[in-house]
Amino acid sequence: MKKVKNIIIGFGKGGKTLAKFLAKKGEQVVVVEKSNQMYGGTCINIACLPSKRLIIESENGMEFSQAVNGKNEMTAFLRDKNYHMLADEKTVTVLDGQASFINNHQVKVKTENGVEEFEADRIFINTGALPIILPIPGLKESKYMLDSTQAMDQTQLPDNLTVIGAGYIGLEFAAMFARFGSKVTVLDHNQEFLGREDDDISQAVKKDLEDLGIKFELGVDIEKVADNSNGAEIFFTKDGQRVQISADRILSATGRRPNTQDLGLKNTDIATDECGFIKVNDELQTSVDNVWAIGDVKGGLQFTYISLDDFRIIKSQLFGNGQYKLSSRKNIPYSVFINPALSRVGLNEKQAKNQNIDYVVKKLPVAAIPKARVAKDTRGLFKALVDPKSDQILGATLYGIESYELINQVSLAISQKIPASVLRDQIYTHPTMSEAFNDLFA
Ligand SMILES: Cc1cc2nc3c(=O)[nH]c(=O)nc-3n(C[C@H](O)[C@H](O)[C@H](O)COP(=O)(O)OP(=O)(O)OC[C@H]3O[C@@H](n4cnc5c(N)ncnc54)[C@H](O)[C@@H]3O)c2cc1C
Ligand SMILES: NC(=O)c1ccc[n+]([C@@H]2O[C@H](COP(=O)([O-])OP(=O)(O)OC[C@H]3O[C@@H](n4cnc5c(N)ncnc54)[C@H](O)[C@@H]3O)[C@@H](O)[C@H]2O)c1
Repeated sequence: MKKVKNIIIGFGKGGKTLAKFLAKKGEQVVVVEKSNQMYGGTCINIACLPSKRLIIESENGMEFSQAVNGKNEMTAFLRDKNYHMLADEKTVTVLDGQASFINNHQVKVKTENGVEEFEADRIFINTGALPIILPIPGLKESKYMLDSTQAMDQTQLPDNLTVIGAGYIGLEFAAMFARFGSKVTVLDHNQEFLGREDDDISQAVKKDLEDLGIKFELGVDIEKVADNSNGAEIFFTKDGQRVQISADRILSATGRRPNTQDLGLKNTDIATDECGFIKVNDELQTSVDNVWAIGDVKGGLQFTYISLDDFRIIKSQLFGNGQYKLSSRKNIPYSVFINPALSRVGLNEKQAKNQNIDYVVKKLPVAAIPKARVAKDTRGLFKALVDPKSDQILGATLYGIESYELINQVSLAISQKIPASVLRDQIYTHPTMSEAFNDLFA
């Protein structure tokens, strides 16, 4: 049994950033990663970056298989860069293997050459999440079913793609495959499309996606999937009617579950919630002393920037003044990378009404923004909620081109308590989408 100062299980965003930070402090770190195709974690290899690369190529009109090849080159480059970022540090060991707990403070790693055992002062669990495949009869068994990783590795573009799930992955992939040329149908059991967004926003998004050729079947109950010789039949009920559709590929995009099944948590006192996510306190400590959980595996919002922010919490606890905690984190922005992108931070009207919060709503159609004319894409709507007494921005929903950049400005304004009038009166370069704030906050 080797004694080490720090073990990080999983090469995810928060974990790798922590490993680099600890290395700079001269601390010994063992980073265990079970796949040599996953150095750098989910985001760079099979999630954010490859999907956004393919989305951009679909918008550029590139042929699908060429786009997949380019994406693979990019991920190989990033994987290598990430590996060396840690492995080249004197005090870091990147160990290829599957880690599991022997007990609360000991971990074994199954490698190609056998099993190595470690006892660590600190253990950080950063093992991420895996796709949920619903227990729909025939779905798991279907040879035409893909998860998001497999969908990005197809050599041939599907002719007919059925997407199960109208969430982040479902919508981003539906739009991407539709642009590459697939005929796309999206099924969701929720009747409401983008139910947490304001109705004017969700309707505008749905219309634009329908204009791309995507068909939505909402409020469906999927009964079964049955393979035939060249595809699958999907059977569902909608409004009491039985419906059957055909697809040559099915993308399953119904959420992600914690990646803990091989972690040996049963050998420890690490508590999990009813969905298996590792329970943590405000400082990201698990129910066992000196064991922390970072990123998707601990539940809550599943974004790369949340995993990175988890690192900041741990840094604050171990090396700072301890003041930065989970509860310090407020108003997390997000972007759905459809085209145009949908981005939001803070409250929307639905939430402000529900919470009885006084607000004025500011609206600007994207068609009123000169840059949108220049870019030949005038679709969308910008909305912001402002507190009429304090002039503080309560939230913004930006549906339009470049909103994934703009939302970070609004997010900064909210977190730094910069009033709406400052964004209204700011000098912006021209022609840009940012100058829309001159009018939006007027
Ligand atoms: C298709 C898709 C698109 C996405 N797009 C975005 C986006 O645009 N923006 C965004 O912010 N988020 C996006 N996300 C979410 C984002 O990818 C995740 O929130 C983020 O990658 C989670 O990182 P993490 O730090 O939790 O760990 P991960 O990066 O998931 O790392 C976990 C690592 O642990 C390894 N591992 C697991 N178990 C073991 C074990 N027992 N032993 C050793 N190693 C192990 C895994 O192989 C993996 O490399 C997307 C997700 C998907 C699926
Ligand atoms: N742009 C981004 O930041 C981005 C992009 C992709 C993924 N992600 C992250 O990845 C996570 C996983 O994405 P996701 O799209 O798989 O999950 P999601 O939770 O966003 O969406 C899941 C969808 O599946 C639907 N669903 C659930 N059960 C169903 C059933 N029985 N029949 C039909 N539909 C059903 C839900 O109604 C929901 O619309 C997200 O939570 C997100 O944090 C982020």
